[in-house]
Amino acid sequence: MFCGVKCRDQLESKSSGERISYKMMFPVFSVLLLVINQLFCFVSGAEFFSSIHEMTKVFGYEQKLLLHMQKFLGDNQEKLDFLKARLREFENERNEAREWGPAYFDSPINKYLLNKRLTVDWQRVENLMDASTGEKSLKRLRKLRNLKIMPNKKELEGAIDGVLRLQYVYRLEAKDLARGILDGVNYGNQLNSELCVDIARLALRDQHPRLAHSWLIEANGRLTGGEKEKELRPQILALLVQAKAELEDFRGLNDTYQELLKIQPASEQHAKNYESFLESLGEKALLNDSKPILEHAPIPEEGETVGEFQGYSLTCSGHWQLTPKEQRNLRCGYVTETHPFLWIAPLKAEELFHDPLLVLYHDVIYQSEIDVIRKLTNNRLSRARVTSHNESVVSNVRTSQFTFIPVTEHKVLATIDQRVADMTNMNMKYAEDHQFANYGIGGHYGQHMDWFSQTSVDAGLVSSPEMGNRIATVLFYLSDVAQGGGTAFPQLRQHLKPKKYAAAFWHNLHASGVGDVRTQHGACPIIAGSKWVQNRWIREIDQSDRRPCELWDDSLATYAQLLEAK
Ligand SMILES: O=C(O)CCC(=O)C(=O)O
Ligand SMILES: [Fe+2]
Repeated sequence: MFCGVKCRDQLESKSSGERISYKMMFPVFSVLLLVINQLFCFVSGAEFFSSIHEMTKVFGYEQKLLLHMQKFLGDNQEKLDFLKARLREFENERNEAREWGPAYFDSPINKYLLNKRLTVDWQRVENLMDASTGEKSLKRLRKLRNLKIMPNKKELEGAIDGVLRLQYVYRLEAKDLARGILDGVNYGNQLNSELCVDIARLALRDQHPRLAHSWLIEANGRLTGGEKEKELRPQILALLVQAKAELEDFRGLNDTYQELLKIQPASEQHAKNYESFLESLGEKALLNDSKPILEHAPIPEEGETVGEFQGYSLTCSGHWQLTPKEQRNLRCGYVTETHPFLWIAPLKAEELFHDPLLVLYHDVIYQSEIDVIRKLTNNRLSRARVTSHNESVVSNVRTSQFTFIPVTEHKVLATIDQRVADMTNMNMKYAEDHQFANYGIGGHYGQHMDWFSQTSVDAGLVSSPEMGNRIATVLFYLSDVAQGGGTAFPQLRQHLKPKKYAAAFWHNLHASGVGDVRTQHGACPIIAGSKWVQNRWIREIDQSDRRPCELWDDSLATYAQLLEAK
């Protein structure tokens, strides 16, 4: 019962009605949720740049920092006001004494006044000047700043890394980013020259000379004169030299060196660099024609070799897509066969790829269930890890927060699994614990395969290896994402925009059980908003009646490959 193209439109027009019918099955549950909602509040761990949830919290803490600072200023102002008043008082008394001349001390009262001033009053002044006013506020402020959740230098670098990733993946321009424009949407925040230099420095460190160059041009254009310009200009020029050298584009570099040497004639380092620059390039060093340096490498031609991260980026940015011809045989429609219950509430399925199978199911999770999940994950998120060199490590390949929750922890999780079984026709008995993840701005998960490689299994990094490999994945979208944050399958030329209540389903393995490299995928960086997903990873064991396995290695596409493998 598949219905041809324009899937999303057709399925969408029916979605709200169907969601109501599903919800009607759980009225008591919904009321319960409302109560639970009011009993809990969200709190969780550190690493704020990897989750918007954390950012909202530290933003709230900054308000408290402001209050402590205000109190500190108020206390110190009070102290200064008091001291100023004493100063005026003492000056007046002394002026009066001066007018009288030595006769002033004929009066015992005046003698007493001077003595009192020099003993009691000045002691008070001295004590007050000595007292560290506002200590309490300072202590509180320090305590807040030292909280584990507060961002540190590493986090700051993480945030810059996120900006650079957005720029690279979505081919954004530094001049727009610096004006707060993200993929055409203006968020109205300007970056000053100093911040642009910081970003450029990190871009250079992470081997993105094109991006670094664009930030340096921006930094230069944002100089505003004065001391700051004197400090920044030589930094910009020195970094420009570095960026151009890495790009092996030496045009105009002679002028840059000359200017640098003019501003900082005492720098031996600049002089030495210039000398070796002239020596190594000879005549070419004087080339000056200025063709602009491109901020992004040109889009590769069809058939050109492309790196894996580049392929992922091109899919995220929509440059890699299926052609209309390739899409022709993809269908969408209502699935009622896998369970009698589906006659009442059919599943809305959209085929995205046939081999390997990739399907998007619409409206397969409900707001009430998402509410429960948000409560369950509360306080449990921690920075996601990846496997690298046979170790599980925190990495900027995966900047999100996640947690695993066993199905036994809440009946909603079991209900979701029943639905997954209906969707996939798979045995959910051997699925892993439910994984929930939240990505913040710039958060992403670079290209990877969900199936385990033999090296991960051998290194003992796979939980319950006796349950076999991850035969299939179901990825629920628990939120929409304002901008970015899709799931990209570079080899299938598919980009799934997160759609709340939908779930993607794909087979990770060939029928023979060999991992399918074509299922490589990744979470594209978030430009704006926050993304929540839930992973159901289904294992191979006990699925043979659901997805019969092949005895020959069907990962080998051709007969020749098959022979070679023997
Ligand atoms: O968040 C996504 O879009 C993909 C997540 C993913 O691939 C994973 O968690 O393995
Ligand atoms: Fe994945």
